Amino acid sequence: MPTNRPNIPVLDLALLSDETKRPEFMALLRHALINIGFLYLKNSPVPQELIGRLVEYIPRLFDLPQDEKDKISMVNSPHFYGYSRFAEEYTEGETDHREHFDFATPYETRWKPGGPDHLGFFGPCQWLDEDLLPGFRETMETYLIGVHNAGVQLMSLIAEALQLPSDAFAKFYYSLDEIQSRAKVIKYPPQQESQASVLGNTPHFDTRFVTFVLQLPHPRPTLQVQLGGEWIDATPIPGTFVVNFGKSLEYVTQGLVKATYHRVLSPPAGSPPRYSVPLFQGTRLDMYLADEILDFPPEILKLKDLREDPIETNTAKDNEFYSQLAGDIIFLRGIMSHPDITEQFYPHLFKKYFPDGMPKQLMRTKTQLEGQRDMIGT
Ligand SMILES: O=C(O)CCC(=O)C(=O)O
Ligand SMILES: [Fe+2]
Repeated sequence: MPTNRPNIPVLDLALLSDETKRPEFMALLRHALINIGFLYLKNSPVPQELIGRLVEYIPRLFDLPQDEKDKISMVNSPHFYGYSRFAEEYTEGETDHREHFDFATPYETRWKPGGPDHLGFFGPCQWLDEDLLPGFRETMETYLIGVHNAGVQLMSLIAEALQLPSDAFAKFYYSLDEIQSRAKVIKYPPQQESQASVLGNTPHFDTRFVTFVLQLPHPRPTLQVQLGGEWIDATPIPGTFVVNFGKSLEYVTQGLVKATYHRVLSPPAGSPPRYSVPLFQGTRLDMYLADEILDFPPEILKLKDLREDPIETNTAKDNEFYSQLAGDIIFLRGIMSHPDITEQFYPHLFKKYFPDGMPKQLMRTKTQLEGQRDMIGT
């Protein structure tokens, strides 16, 4: 049956090798940016062979003995990197039903006593013993750098699609010596037979500019995107990334680029676990986005008023949040997702953002973490 349901466009970078196809590519990219907020990216510069190697490692990473995974628990890391057991993370005040490792591009922390707290959110990540999964670290680091760079390249295409100079976004980026991109390697276990339907990841907007999600093959779509008042499946398409845009990009583009609300369902009972790797691209921390709002030709800007699915943007709440220093915006999201890590490493911020103490949902986790901390003697 034909439907008018919006769909997530597939952008094929191979089209760009033929100059005559460029306008078609740019028109579709513009539509994805303004009306959808999500796209599939095909033929990205990240080699399929590298992605294949990473995909092979992922189930083995989660199948490691629990005590080996716990050795790199996030509870050890002031930079919020490492392993989180099932249901230890928090999105929009709800517990997520997923287990994950947070890794990032190689980086030395720039935090110094007395310096801005947000610099503490960036630093080296924790890696497993090389013998447990030989080659994994090298593969993951190459992947992280490759996807970050693919994202930077995409930004110049985005600029072109919005009729800006191709370097219009360069001011938000430094080289990877100075900024860090982080990714989560996630396992969403299937839900129990008797359980009411649960969410693997609570509905949310991403905070930064761009997210690149690698979805491993799964028989059921579980990532869903809210469009036209409905939840639309972002069914995995082999050989593509799902790319979506965050609130910071929406903010600096005057609401022209759409950040779209999305969620992940727990895989149905009886199906295999679902794995994914979202990478949240790093941008500069030492700037105020409010001072960097981009200007567009009027005929481009008016396209946002023609969208069928209007967005709430530039609300007082958004404005207040995004008028902070870029580094604080990102760090604050980390704080809200991991109050337990915040309490441990940034007690003054815990007091400020959780004046009523540890959220109830996390009490169980906290007890677990304390046991763990005793075990590893920190
Ligand atoms: O696992 C996914 O497919 C997406 C997860 C996500 O949206 C997020 O972690 O921000
Ligand atoms: Fe997300």
